[in-house]
Amino acid sequence: METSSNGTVLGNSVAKMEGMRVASPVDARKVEGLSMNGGVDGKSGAENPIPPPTNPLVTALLTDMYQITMAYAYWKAGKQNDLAVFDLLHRKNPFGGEYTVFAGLEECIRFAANFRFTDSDVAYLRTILPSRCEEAFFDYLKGVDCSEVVINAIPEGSVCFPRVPLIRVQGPLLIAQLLETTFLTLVNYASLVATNAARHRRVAGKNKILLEFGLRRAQGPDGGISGSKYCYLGGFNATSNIDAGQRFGIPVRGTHSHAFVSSFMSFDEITKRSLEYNNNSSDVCKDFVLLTMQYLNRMKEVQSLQKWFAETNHSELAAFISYALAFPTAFQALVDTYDVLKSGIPNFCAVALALHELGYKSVGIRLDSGDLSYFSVQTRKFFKVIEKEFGVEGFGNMIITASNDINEDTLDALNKQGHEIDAFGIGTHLITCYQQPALGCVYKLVEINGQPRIKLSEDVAKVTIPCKKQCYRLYGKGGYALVDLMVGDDEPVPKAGERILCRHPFSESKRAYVIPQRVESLYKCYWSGTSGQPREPLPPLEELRRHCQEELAAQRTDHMRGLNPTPYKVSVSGQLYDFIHFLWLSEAPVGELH
Ligand SMILES: Nc1ncnc2c1ncn2[C@@H]1O[C@H](COP(=O)(O)OP(=O)(O)OP(=O)(O)O)[C@@H](O)[C@H]1O
Ligand SMILES: O=P(O)(O)OC[C@H]1O[C@H](OP(=O)(O)OP(=O)(O)O)[C@H](O)[C@@H]1O
Ligand SMILES: O=C(O)c1cccnc1
Ligand SMILES: [Mg+2]
Repeated sequence: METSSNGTVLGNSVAKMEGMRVASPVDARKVEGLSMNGGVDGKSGAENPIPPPTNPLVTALLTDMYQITMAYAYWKAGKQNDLAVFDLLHRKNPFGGEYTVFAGLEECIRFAANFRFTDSDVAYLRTILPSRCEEAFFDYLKGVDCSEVVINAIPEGSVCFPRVPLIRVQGPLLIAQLLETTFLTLVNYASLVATNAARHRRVAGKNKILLEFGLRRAQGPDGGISGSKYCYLGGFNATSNIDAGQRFGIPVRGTHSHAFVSSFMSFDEITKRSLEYNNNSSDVCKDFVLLTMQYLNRMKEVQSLQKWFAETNHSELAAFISYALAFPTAFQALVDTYDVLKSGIPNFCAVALALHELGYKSVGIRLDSGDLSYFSVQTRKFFKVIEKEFGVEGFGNMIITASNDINEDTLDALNKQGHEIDAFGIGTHLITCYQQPALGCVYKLVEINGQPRIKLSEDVAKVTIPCKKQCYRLYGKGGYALVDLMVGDDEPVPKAGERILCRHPFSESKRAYVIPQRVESLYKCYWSGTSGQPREPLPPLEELRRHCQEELAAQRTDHMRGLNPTPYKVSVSGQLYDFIHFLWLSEAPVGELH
């Protein structure tokens, strides 16, 4: 795996991230013997086994009780081997948007590939089912696996739309049913948080550095680790979460906290004050504290800086000097502990100027409170004055990072006001998906033994689309996707240049002829059991991220905008439309009025 410490950064941000405090990601495979970041070879067969899910809690027992009772009842009825087709789909896009980033597929395939009940699992299941359940069922359970299951799916990281199944599971009824809860838990949060990350990226703009700071606020360790993974997939540049860095090869970044600043009270605490020059010589600055104080005094004499500050907080300066002595090549300071403009910024600049004299380039500052627009603009002005007055090229362009309860709306407001922020550290709102806590993916039976099945509902949005289906994305003249089309598995593949009737699945009057310039088949086979069918490789996280960026960039902007986005069209073929409504009528009882 090739991930340099700054290798995934976008555009102009690359150089800027270079100096930030970095922990190099390592090859996750070396760390664990498992490919935690994907990239599992796609060949079927035992020579390349797919590793188990990242989270060891994801086992066959991570399911709902009713899956096991249904399994017993299917077995009693002799239906365990009926050939079932299930669709995993979402009915509504999250966050009031009109798109969803699909994530979590690799973990589902890892789960399916390793699916089995251990003897102790089966022993436990025996204790929770009624004692009259037959022993032969438990023996049967010990042998179940996904060797006869076939899983087709839209590639992970794709932009998807409601009703189009993200995953299609085909296999023996009992086993395909048993996958439901685990698949849903693996896809729902992954897709939700990846979409959230993509939305934050869209508002922030493609050249900003987005840092995921969510671990402390995440819903538990799995929320933290999987959140970091899928935020990276959705377009963040780095995480503060070291475990995620090691596991998935995500760049790791960090600054320091207020505690570090407030732990210092005076210069007396700095006992080792010398710092070597960064010029391949043996020159040493004997008293870096003194050098910094000299710069602070020189700054006070600059006319154009006098309106900004007078006396700064010396305990803060002591903290900054100590941090610079520890990390002279990557000095970055949190400047809002006492007073951003009267203390934090001038103190930072004095240290950065002293470092510059010794040949070190500082990174920048972090703001964590107050009006982030105002402070960032003032900070940039201050940096530019220093650049001019002290003749330090590049000083004006140092990185300004902002954090503090940032969300999509804050980013939007900052854009409208104007700001000078280069990097955003985002925690709570991102990782907890504060605006919408769950994505409602469902797992529905659509065919059994070749017979299409339907689930009716008073709420039309909840009526399922029956049949084993194929799904296509039809592209128009502008190169943009026009519509997603579901057709029965036995229908011909739609072709570019042909006129295709696309119908809304439930609204009779909504239909259109589409002559696509290009037709993309959405499904690929990711698991074929022991059928010998070839299967797609599970790409590394870096590739999923790239795919996601490409997909997002290829969408029409009106589907992507934050306010009142245009819904994307999802349709069915004329033949499937007729069949849905035929089945609907044949399954819905006719009422009687008295
Ligand atoms: N210019 C701005 N426009 C819109 N929102 C902003 C702007 N600057 C900051 N914010 C947001 O306003 C909120 C400020 O929150 P709050 O008033 O609780 O924090 P604070 O008092 O600045 O800092 P602290 O965390 O120390 O309490 C944060 O969510 C922040 O992201
Ligand atoms: O604001 P978020 O988007 O969640 O980003 C992460 C926050 O975590 C840190 O603060 P910490 O939790 O230590 O305390 P604070 O919020 O009181 O500063 C950091 O300084 C950010 O403010
Ligand atoms: O590195 C940081 O600045 C950081 C990390 C986690 C949470 N808040 C800030
Ligand atoms: Mg805060």
